[in-house]
Amino acid sequence: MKILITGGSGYIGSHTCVELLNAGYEIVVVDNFLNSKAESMNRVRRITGKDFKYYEADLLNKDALDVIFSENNISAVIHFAGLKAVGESNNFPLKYYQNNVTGTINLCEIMKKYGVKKLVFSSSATVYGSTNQVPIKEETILGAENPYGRTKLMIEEILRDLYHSDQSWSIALLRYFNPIGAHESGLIGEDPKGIPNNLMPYIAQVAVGRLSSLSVYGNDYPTLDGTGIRDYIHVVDLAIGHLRALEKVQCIHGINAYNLGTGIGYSVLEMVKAFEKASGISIPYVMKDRRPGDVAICFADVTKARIQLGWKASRGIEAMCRDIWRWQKNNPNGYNEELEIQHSDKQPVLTKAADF
Ligand SMILES: O=c1ccn([C@@H]2O[C@H](COP(=O)(O)OP(=O)(O)O[C@H]3O[C@H](CO)[C@@H](O)[C@H](O)[C@H]3O)[C@@H](O)[C@H]2O)c(=O)[nH]1
Repeated sequence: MKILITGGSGYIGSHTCVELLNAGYEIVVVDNFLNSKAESMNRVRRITGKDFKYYEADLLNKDALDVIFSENNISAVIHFAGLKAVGESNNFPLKYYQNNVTGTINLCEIMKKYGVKKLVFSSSATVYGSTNQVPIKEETILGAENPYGRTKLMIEEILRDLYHSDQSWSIALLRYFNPIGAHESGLIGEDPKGIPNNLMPYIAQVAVGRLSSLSVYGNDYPTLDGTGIRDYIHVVDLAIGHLRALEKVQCIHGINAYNLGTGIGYSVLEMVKAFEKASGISIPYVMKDRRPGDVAICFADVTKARIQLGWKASRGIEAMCRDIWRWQKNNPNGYNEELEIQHSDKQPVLTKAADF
């Protein structure tokens, strides 16, 4: 019996593949490699010493999904595949609804056809919108504020309807807070396309010389140092959360949402300092206006995941920053070998992924 991982070549997907293989699961990956590189699959093999099959296919292609299910004895699915850039989703809403929502409906239809009714879905804290009640509990009223967030919310609702129509489904909705970090091997990590939107990949690219300085969006929030507070979670802890959720859906029917975070918030400037300490590199930054749509403070109440999944994040910000830096230093241009130097005043540390 195999676990199908959609979007398994991406940032969180690839780390989850490692944890599943290390735990003895057999896996099959499907990915369209739109936002990821097949090289991550080679790296997963290298880290684990285990082989697995992957398919290059899109969830919009139902026939391809049918082939994957017919060729593999799949018992459960972890569903990561989807578009995830908030800004892009404002410009291309139809693309987001089609990819994320239709892709998920196709997947569920094929799962139903093959009698596979165990699903772990990659949701996001974005479904809480701009709530200012922290820590955020799963029961908080939901309301996403951009097309990307609404796709996650719609999918959660579609899956709830699916469960209510057939209570033999088992579904876990995992609401991620701010995943950062990388596998401690330095072989896999986050490899954003273009200029990063998120804080930590941006900082890492400043450190490696690809970007010149960080813009800190807002220093007038009602926080200790005026900068925004988020719940950063190490991607390996997050990946392990998927294993616990998979165990849960394998033993009970139902649909449940879980926050996956640490329950601790850090400000932008605290993250800059922690990264500087871990890397020994100073990060130049400039204060800018608030970024539209950002909330001041966001962190999770993680009690439900602790009690019901027996899961708790164990890696702190030192480990998160150390691991991001190891990945970025050894892979200055992510999985690409060619390095685009955007600022000639800094030189990249390496031009190729390092061998370990
Ligand atoms: O160049 C940057 C980027 C970010 N920030 C700040 O850093 C914090 C974290 O920002 P970011 O890393 O972009 O994460 P979020 O805005 O919290 O968004 C993440 O978390 C959301 C809710 O969980 C998800 O919807 C998003 O997809 C995911 O990127 C915020 O205070 C930002 O204002 C900066 O100051 N400069």
